[in-house]
Amino acid sequence: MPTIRVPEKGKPKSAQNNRKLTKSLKRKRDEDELAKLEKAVQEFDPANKKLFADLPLTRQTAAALDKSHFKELTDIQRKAIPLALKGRDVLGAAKTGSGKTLAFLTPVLENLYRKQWTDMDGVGALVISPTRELATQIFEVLRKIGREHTFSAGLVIGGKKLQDEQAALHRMNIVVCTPGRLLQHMDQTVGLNFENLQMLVLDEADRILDMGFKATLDAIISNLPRERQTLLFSATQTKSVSDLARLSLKEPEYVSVHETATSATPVKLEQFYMVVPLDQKLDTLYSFLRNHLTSKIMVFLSSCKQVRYIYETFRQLHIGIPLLHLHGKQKQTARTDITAKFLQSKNSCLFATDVVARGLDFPEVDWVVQLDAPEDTDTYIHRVGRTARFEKTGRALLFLCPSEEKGMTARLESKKVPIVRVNAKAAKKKDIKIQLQNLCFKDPELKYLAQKAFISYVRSISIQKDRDTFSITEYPLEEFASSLGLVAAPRIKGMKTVDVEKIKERKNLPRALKSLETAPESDDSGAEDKKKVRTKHDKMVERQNQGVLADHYRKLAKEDEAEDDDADFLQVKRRGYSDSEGSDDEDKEEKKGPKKIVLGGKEIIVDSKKREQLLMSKKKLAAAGPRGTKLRFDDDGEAHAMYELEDESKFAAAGPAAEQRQKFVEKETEKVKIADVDDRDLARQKKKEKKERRKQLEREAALAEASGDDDGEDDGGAEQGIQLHGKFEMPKWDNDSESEAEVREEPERPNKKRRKETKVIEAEDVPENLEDLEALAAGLLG
Ligand SMILES: Nc1ncnc2c1ncn2[C@@H]1O[C@H](COP(=O)(O)OP(=O)(O)OP(=O)(O)O)[C@@H](O)[C@H]1O
Repeated sequence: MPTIRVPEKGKPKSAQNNRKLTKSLKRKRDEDELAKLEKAVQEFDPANKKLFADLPLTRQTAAALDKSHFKELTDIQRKAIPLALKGRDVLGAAKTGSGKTLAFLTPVLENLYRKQWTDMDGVGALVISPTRELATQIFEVLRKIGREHTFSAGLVIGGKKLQDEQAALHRMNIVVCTPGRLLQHMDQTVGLNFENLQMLVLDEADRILDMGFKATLDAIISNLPRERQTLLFSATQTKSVSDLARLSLKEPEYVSVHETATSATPVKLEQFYMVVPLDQKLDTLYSFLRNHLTSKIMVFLSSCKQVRYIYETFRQLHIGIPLLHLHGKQKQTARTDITAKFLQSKNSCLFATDVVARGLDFPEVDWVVQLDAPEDTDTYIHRVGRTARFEKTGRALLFLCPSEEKGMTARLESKKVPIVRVNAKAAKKKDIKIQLQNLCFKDPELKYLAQKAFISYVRSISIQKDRDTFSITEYPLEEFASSLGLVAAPRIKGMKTVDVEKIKERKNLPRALKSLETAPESDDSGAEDKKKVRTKHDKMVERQNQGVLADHYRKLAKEDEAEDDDADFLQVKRRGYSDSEGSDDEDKEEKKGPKKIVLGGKEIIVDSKKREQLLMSKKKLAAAGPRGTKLRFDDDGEAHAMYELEDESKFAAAGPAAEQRQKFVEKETEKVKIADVDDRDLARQKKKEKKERRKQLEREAALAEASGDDDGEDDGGAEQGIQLHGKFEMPKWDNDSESEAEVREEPERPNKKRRKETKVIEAEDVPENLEDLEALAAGLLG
């Protein structure tokens, strides 16, 4: 049967034919262009090519690069882009600030375009970065140079609702992400698959490949096709064969443009170090900032707690330069906000952890100060790389404690880092110890923060890999505590040798997946596991099917994680299980070993009083005992099994089975009807009682209010009590009314739970009378 073609509405047949012809001509022209471009790429010879315009690029990419004022190629771009365009796997290494981002983003756009990638093809390229800030920055560059293309690209970094990203992910062609969030989507986003993936890019590859991200990255890789192009970039590139084997690279090209250079850091970067005793570091930093009020400065510290403490205290000392702080425990909105502020600022000081050590391209940073020594030379190189970017000048200052000097300088020298020693001018140094002690005295929260900062610092030293350079016994800890404004060093117990890599690995693993990581893999490990005390919470987070892991449980895991931060291997001595703080009892308890309870034949270690109570509860005991059988008693008090079969002869005598069934159904229906009426009556009665009870309560409350009688014992009262306590307490000791208001505005102020904790610690210390005050003042002066 011949097919009848209906002409398009309102258009003559000839016009349609013309359109079709134009379309097919256009398609033909596009195909020809693509073929020509492909040929140019394959035959491209990078020798003597200096400009982006010399590269075989699509009109779209070339135009966007031009509009963004990228004309000349940097060394790494000149060498890496042509290879990546040809589809080769590339290991790119070049100094910080030398333009590696464009070296991998340009081929991503080009290769997908040449493969005629469309929305229907799904995710074609994945760009993974170790931090959210860096991922955001990469995404911004992608938007700039990809603006003429029609690809859809997305930023997947967490910090907002998973559901918001889930819907969009299915439509994305290029995904820029952090490892944890990506894995979370792989685990929880239904229907998301990467089977079409063409390109995988790891920026700061050595960081993503190190132990910290190992489990996460391995899980990600197992979800990706083996047939793909892989690009790895970093200023401190890995050459480890085992790392590369994990990524199944195919004959990778190692492009290292600065390998033969005399220094591993940018040429225009001036690097200094200063030997400063630990207890004088804050004085020296304060003096340094006072002398550089018009500069843009980044100060690196080894932990979030230190960042917070220095930021809070220095803010109250009114140095005269805008202060900012950034660390991984802030909310994402705060992190984004602070990053944007520092990007735009002309002169300010950003206190930060290593969350901003890599990749971030803050313009015009004058100084990078490392108040705490970096964990290794690679971290040093990345930190100082935040200044002197892309042929600009910059300066870096490293603070070293006397015991760190020899080891650290030797390591830097061996890595080709040119650094010279300088001394602080004595006349310009200012002692701020008394001021800090005053601040801590006035503000219990600040004192608490100082204690945490102290512990975190000691912890950071104790986990350093290079034990010769960082030996904890070499640090004057009492003096350090005093320099933080503390009357005495917080007592630390349980310091033990720790596996640094294990800690890093755990720290970086997405919370929800930590349980998977620790779940027993073999019978042996299972046996080992049995020895541990496993709480209900442990079991919840250890569920294999993470897709059904409720948010609530994940939050619990997260809280534990946050708490464990210090407790992993260091602890402030606090009230022991025996309720006798630091007393002999506690020591005895430790010597005796932990308490054990036998339940259901199993020996369970009890680590807290609460847990003991829980375990001893009737329910637990019943659950642990042998399981009984459920019985049913008849009218004569005879016990029967729940389900008993009737004697067969009796059953046959009672009539045909169908009739019996019918009778049974009718009888049971009647029973249900009666029960239903009874139930309704009961429900009505209960509702009435409830209503009356509520009315009675309302009447009582009204009466109480009228007579001003409020004992404040309702649920809200307890919480309010803490707030009120804070309100009354703070102004009493606070001469500077502004400071409290400022403190309260901070996004990551201690939460209610923390405030409670703070008050508990501080309650003993708050002077109650003149004598107390004098004693405290004498202590401070002493
Ligand atoms: N060809 C170019 N022409 C001009 N500027 C460029 C060029 N390539 C990169 N830049 C600029 O150089 C700066 C550093 O680039 P980029 O952030 O890519 O460096 P990087 O090598 O990735 O540094 P890091 O190792 O710290 O991550 C950016 O501001 C970028 O805009």
